[in-house]
Amino acid sequence: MVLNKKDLTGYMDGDDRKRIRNEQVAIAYKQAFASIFPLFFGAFIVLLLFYKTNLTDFVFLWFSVVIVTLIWRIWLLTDYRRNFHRLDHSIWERRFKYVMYSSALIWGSAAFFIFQTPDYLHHFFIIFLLTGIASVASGTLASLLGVTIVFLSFLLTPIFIVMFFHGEFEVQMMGMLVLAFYMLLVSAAKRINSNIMNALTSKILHQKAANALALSEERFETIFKEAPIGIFYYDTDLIVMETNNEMLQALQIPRETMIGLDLKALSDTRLSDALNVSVHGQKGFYEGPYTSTFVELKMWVSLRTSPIYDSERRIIGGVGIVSDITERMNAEEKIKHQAYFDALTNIPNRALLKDRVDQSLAHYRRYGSLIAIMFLDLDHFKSINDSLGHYIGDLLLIETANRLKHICREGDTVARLGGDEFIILLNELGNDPMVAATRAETVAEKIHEVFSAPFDIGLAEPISTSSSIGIVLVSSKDQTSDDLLKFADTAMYQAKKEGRNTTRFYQEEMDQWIKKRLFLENALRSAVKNNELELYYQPVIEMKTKLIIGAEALLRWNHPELGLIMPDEMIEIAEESGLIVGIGEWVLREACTQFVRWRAENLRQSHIDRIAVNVSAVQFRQSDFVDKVIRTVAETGLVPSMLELELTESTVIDNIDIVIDKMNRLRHAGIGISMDDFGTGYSSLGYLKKLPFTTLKIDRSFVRDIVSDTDDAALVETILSMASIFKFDVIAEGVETIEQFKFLESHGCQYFQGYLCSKPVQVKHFEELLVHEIQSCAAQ
Ligand SMILES: Nc1nc2c(ncn2[C@@H]2O[C@@H]3COP(=O)(O)O[C@H]4[C@@H](O)[C@H](n5cnc6c(=O)[nH]c(N)nc65)O[C@@H]4COP(=O)(O)O[C@H]3[C@H]2O)c(=O)[nH]1
Repeated sequence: MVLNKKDLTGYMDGDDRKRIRNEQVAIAYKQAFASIFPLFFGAFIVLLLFYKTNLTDFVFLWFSVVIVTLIWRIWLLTDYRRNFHRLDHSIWERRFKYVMYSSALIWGSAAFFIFQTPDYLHHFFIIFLLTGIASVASGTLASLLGVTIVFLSFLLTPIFIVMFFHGEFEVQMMGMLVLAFYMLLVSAAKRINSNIMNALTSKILHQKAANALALSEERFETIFKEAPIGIFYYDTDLIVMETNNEMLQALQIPRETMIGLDLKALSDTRLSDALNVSVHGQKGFYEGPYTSTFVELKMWVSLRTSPIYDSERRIIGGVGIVSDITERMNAEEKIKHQAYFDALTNIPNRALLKDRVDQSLAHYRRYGSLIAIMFLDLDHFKSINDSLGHYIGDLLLIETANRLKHICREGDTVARLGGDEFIILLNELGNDPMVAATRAETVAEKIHEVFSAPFDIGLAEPISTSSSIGIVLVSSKDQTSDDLLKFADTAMYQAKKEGRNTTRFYQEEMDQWIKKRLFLENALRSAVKNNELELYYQPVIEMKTKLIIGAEALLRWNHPELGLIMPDEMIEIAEESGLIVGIGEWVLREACTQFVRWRAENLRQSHIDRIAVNVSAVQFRQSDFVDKVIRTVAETGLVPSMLELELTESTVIDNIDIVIDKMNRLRHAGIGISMDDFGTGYSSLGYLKKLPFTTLKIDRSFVRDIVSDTDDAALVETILSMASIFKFDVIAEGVETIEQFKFLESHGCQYFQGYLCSKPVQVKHFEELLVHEIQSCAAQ
């Protein structure tokens, strides 16, 4: 595309125009030097020619003025040469005009000599001299067109006028010729000026473009060098031509190694495709691991490549942009890991397990290869966690995961669902269900065996625990991972129910049992409203007097269809569903009311002064529990000291500070607190000291074999002596025989409950016990 002047000037700004004017002035000054000597010479000839004419004085004067203007000109030109940068171009231009216009006027005035002498030679010389000066000036001054035109006008107008008004036709014609010559010179000056302007404009624009290019190159260089991303160029043979510092730093290699490096020779060929496609005109991309050929370096990189073209669109190589994404990838890996692995034990979590079970099921559906799911739950984990702290609980879970991993084969999966629940997915158990079940059972046996060794997790005493395992074997192609997990859970639940440290295989009937649980939960929701709940009371006997001194309220549920339902069957369901809170409130109010009524009726020979009510951990954890108890006691009119709340060890061991506060507030209100089932948990002397109990209840499991088992006997003796030190009342539970009674009595036990005297009975029956002599039931 060819640009004309108009196009070019469109690219210019005020500064550019100023620079051009500067250049114009500079050209004019420069050219003006050259004509000094010819002018002086011309003026001297004029002086010589007219010296001996009648114009001598006039010529001398004229010559002197010419010399003065020439000196002025020399002085101005020299001054400009030295000081041009000190003043603005417009000042130099003005000064230049003054000199030139004066010079033109002086020289132009020479025209008045022409016809003062009759000598044609003189006439001819003057015409020749002036037109000569004019033609030289039209060239030398052309950079300043205005100055040129004025100069020519001042120079030639006088001679034209003189000749035109001379009178002789030939002279007039010559005058016209001078006019024509003037016009010719003006037009020549215009052309020259236009050429000069074009040249100057092009020069300025070229300089501008060159500056812009230099700037852009500098910027590009800076970006290239300082970019926080690795950049390198290579030719079509994949030889590295240039690279930036970031690249060298990322790859940890010196510049000398990188420049000239043959990328085809890299030992890690995973980048090859991305590099190669670029030199074939396509963009390349690689994201993944990279191992350095030169140093010990493994990293994750993201590489983008593009072809590089020359001005004729021929590919001359490629550019690669590399970023080190190791940190990002590590973070992503970590997030992925967190999503699929259990943070505590670092074994697969529920999500990954489900994925693996789904895969195994797909394999089973295709090839019939059986799989089994084992659901494992640690026995008594909650008590361990509560009594020894979460840190120890965590260590136990980690060690459990380790032991399980050691038992299982590589293709199997050990996962943690949460809490103390672990799942083992056994794969490739063969196609025969009997063989598969035997294999699964063998693994379960191994687990029980491995768990029989105590867990040494840095405590003074290693922890002993066991596990309950539920196993389900896939039996239908329709079964899903959720089904299998549910069935294994059910089987585990059954194992737990049937005595812990056992294994149960899932059977259809278990489903019935789960359904029954659900049914009971629903029925329990309306039990209070439908008056289906009832309290039974079991007497508490003083050993010394053998009199009934109190009662323990025990819950019964009279279900319209299922008949009498015992606490063991419903308390757990009530706790898990949260229904225990409402039920517990009902029990407390009912027991208090009943007890106040008995006291008011003043039944014959009755010495009862305490009513014991069981409190579930869920109920006790309610923040308004204490307030509710105090309010219920006040509303029913019970003397607070007659109420004894029965808490189990596991209830009090969690969040000990809050528990102590609640217990203190109850004690402050005068309410007694007994520790139920004492000896079954992990109570330590430390706890006993801290917690404001009034009574200890020895669990019936210790009382049962007290006479035959020396260990149990020793334990009960210890509890009794400890209780006397701490000044607790002690109630032995589950006393069924006179031997048990005697043992306890002889070792200082104060109170007991048990079938020896009475089972828990309905209100009426209890009243009979109080009224009749039966209250001294242990007298035999
Ligand atoms: N073999 C035998 N058993 C005896 C003997 N004497 C008493 N028992 C039974 O031992 C249990 C004593 O209650 P617990 O230890 O508080 O244990 C209670 C208590 O923890 C809980 N429970 C009962 N009622 C309530 C209640 O209203 N609220 C709460 N939260 N739990 C309750 O249910 C557990 C079981 O209650 P029950 O089935 O009534 O069983 C009662 C009672 O029937 C005996 O000589 N031999």
